[in-house]
Amino acid sequence: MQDYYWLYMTTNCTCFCLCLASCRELLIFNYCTIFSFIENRIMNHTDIEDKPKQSNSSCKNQNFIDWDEYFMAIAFLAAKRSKDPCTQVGACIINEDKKIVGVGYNGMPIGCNDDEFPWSKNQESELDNKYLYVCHAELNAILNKNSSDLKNCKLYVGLFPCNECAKCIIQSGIKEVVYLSDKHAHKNGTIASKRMLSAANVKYSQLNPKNKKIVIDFNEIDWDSMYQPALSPAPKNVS
Ligand SMILES: Nc1ccn([C@H]2C[C@H](O)[C@@H](COP(=O)(O)O)O2)c(=O)n1
Repeated sequence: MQDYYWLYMTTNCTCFCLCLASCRELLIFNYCTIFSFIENRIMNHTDIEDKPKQSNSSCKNQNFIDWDEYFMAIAFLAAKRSKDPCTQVGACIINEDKKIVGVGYNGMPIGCNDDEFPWSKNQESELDNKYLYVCHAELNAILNKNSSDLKNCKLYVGLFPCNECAKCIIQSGIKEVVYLSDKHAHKNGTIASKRMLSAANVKYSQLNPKNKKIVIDFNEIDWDSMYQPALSPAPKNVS
């Protein structure tokens, strides 16, 4: 009789524990689902809003960058070409169809060897000062344009344009400037620049990108498949 009692008790306890465990798992599962749903909503907030109502959105890559981030990233990539040891700036100009029409970075003018011209800024000799020689990223992007003009174009740049660049921006017909850093906001050059841009109705705004970091990873490519010899065309059946 006692044996039956113990068997009965142990079976009951085991069942109870199993029930508790599966309830807990269910709860954990539900929490995970809810959290990943919320995370998804936050991460893809704008994409969700941008999505056409009837698209088969489950097939679409949700991890794409938006236009502003894309053009600013191109400006940043261009900056990587700069030889300035202190500050590398890039600029990217797009037209009204979101086509890139000019890219540039700060550097020495053509023909002025960047191994010979000075990159320092605090030399005793005033002539050995980079500021006298360097072309700013915005100026280079404007001069590198591949379209007949820059009317109504938009310029993306890492640092707010100086007063000299503001003049070029205005004269070129660019109508909007998107910048990332305004670290020289307190300087007269920047104050004058803003004064001129506003007077000339050139809009300017600071970009606050969703993605603080965009990584370009050449390893994303399948290198093995790169080196496979191209298949030669199948021979035609000649009768
Ligand atoms: N909007 C700007 C601002 C600056 N630059 C260039 C000019 C110099 O090469 C460098 C600034 O040097 P730093 O004073 O930081 O030693 O950045 C530009 O291209 N565009």
